[in-house]
Amino acid sequence: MENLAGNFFLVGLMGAGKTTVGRALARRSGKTFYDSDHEIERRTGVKVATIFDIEGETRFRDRESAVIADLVRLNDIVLATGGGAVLRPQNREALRAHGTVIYLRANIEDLLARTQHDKNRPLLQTANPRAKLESLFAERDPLYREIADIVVDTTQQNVNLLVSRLEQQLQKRQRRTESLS
Ligand SMILES: Nc1ncnc2c1ncn2[C@@H]1O[C@H](COP(=O)(O)OP(=O)(O)O)[C@@H](O)[C@H]1O
Ligand SMILES: O=C(O)C1=C[C@@H](OP(=O)(O)O)[C@@H](O)[C@H](O)C1
Ligand SMILES: [Mg+2]
Repeated sequence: MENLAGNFFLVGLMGAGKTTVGRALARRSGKTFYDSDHEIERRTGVKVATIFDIEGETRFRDRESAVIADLVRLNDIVLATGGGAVLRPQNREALRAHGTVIYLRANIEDLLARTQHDKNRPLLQTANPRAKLESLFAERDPLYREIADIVVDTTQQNVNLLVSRLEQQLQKRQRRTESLS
């Protein structure tokens, strides 16, 4: 297996599989895995939902931006970001400048099914999580696309197959870049 060079950053809505696919991609490519939510939880000692409760979303976004600014400076990492990481222009710039950005997509049905039992996503603790996901999609899809080098549809895709295919795609991309330089 040829080595994949550089950093890989996963973006997309809640339930797209950023954490799951990111961890698997890191394992397969021998890179170090980070997740911006886990890093925030490590630094604060509390869960994401607790930060939203006590400090509110804006302060969570401040913490998220600080974590992203630190992590993008590392080498040979896979970073799963939180779904809202693309909201701030400084985060989009940091991600675009320091690695290959992979946008994981899925339809709303799959996103709903994958997030419905998890209480650690405060934005979905609402009477109508489907409507919330739809409005987040409308707001964020252009932002994910703005910085994406690769867009991957994860709807009804088995995680292992998805990661193998993604790895092949990244290798192809790398070969193309190498042949141009
Ligand atoms: N391609 C997939 N097919 C089926 N289930 C998936 C897929 N990707 C992720 N999941 C499941 O969906 C849930 C949310 O995934 P997660 O990686 O936490 O998403 P994100 O970090 O993008 O919010 C997890 O239970 C995970 O096992
Ligand atoms: O979409 C969002 O704004 C959020 C997504 C979550 O991460 P995942 O996308 O990994 O679920 C987490 O950062 C927080 O609950 C806010
Ligand atoms: Mg996640």
